[in-house]
Amino acid sequence: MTKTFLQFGCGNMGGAMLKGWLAGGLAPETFTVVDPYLEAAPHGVRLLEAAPAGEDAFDIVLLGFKPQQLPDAAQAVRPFVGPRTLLLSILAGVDLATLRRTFPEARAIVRVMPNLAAALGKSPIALFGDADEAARAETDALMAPLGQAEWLSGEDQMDLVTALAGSGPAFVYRFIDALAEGAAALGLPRDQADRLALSMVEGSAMLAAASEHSPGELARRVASPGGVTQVGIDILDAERRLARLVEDTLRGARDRSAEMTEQARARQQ
Ligand SMILES: NC(=O)C1=CN([C@@H]2O[C@H](COP(=O)(O)OP(=O)(O)OC[C@H]3O[C@@H](n4cnc5c(N)ncnc54)[C@H](O)[C@@H]3O)[C@@H](O)[C@H]2O)C=CC1
Ligand SMILES: O=C(O)[C@@H]1CCC=N1
Repeated sequence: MTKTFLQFGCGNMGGAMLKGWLAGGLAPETFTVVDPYLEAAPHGVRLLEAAPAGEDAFDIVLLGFKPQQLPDAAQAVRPFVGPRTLLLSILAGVDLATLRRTFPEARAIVRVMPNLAAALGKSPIALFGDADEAARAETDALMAPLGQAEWLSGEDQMDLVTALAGSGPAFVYRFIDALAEGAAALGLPRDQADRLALSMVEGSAMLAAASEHSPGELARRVASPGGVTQVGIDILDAERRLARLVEDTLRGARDRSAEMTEQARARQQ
């Protein structure tokens, strides 16, 4: 039987997931999107400004708005979450206990932490929830068109995974930008530096994904002893500069996620 799918909030992240699902062959007619500010939805998807009146619970409900919008949105979402509903939440920094308190009727609740590459089926997807085996299998099947899903062994890992998998693309984009900016500062035309930096990162990531070797080993293979690359690597590694910068970046983002979790808990009391 075809599952009915109700998505509250279809901005950057929710939109990327919807795109991934449709590209993966899910039928657009099974999706209803509720988003008061979205002007158009993909062809065949039902778009509503407000929750549909007089309709019953859906099979799958996705929370795709901002975490701070949960208290206001909860009332509109609740009628569609019943004992047959698998509730998926992409809200960063809203924990399972808060979601369960807000939606006690749900059959299962799963926190999903994807990134924007879900639109291309290339997102890492961290999962954590109170799903039984059947709901886990259903979630796995739903995530398959979006990328590589992994269940976390504890919810305490979700803040860090939000920083790594969810925020990660922003950090990589900043690195690409910094490569181009550096090359431009050293003499390349900026537009050419942008193109070269981006295609270099795209090819490197694809190669690493296809390789049997770790990224660390691949770096070693690029660097000829006494050659060009090693000088650059030594600068990145001096006093663990790159490692410390990245660790600090992840720690800061992780801690903000933990802080948001506390705030969301307090709001839902
Ligand atoms: N942007 C990203 O890369 C990622 C975002 N997330 C999470 O995804 C969620 C959405 O983030 P973005 O897509 O970046 O934000 P966004 O601002 O692009 O999208 C939010 C959407 O929710 C809609 N909305 C607002 N109030 C609503 C309501 N009451 N009912 C239904 N829809 C409503 C807005 O019109 C908007 O289209 C957040 O909870 C965020 O933590 C998670 C992983 C990555
Ligand atoms: O910045 C944020 O809060 C969300 C969570 C991960 C990516 N965007």
